[in-house]
Amino acid sequence: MSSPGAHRSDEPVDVPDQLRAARQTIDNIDAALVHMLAERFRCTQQVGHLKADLGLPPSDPEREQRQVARLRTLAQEAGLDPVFAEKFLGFIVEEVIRHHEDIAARRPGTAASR
Ligand SMILES: C=C(O[C@@H]1C=C(C(=O)O)C=C[C@H]1O)C(=O)O
Repeated sequence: MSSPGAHRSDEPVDVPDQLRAARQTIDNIDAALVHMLAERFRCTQQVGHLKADLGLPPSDPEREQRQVARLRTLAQEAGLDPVFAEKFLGFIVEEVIRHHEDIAARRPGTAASR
């Protein structure tokens, strides 16, 4: 009998073991990324409501600059291309800001909510 989960993947049966194992790891990492992103967006939604309550703008470019500097350093230390790390963060933050703009626009009294 195979170990639990050994053939859980949807890979064809003729895939070499080493490739199958690597792809299993990739699938696990992708699942973790999705879960982490979902948690990050759950948190940024809260920030969006908080900022709308406080009358703060959807984006905070100074905060973003600090995040980019920090992530670039972390990426370098981890052996990840810092340019890619910056692009990846920028892609996520752009979506977050869009959510924050939507939240602010739906507040009572704003043109979009009427
Ligand atoms: C989450 C915030 O709102 C925006 C989104 C950010 C992010 O996704 O990390 C960072 C700065 C802001 O432009 C925030 O102000 O903290």
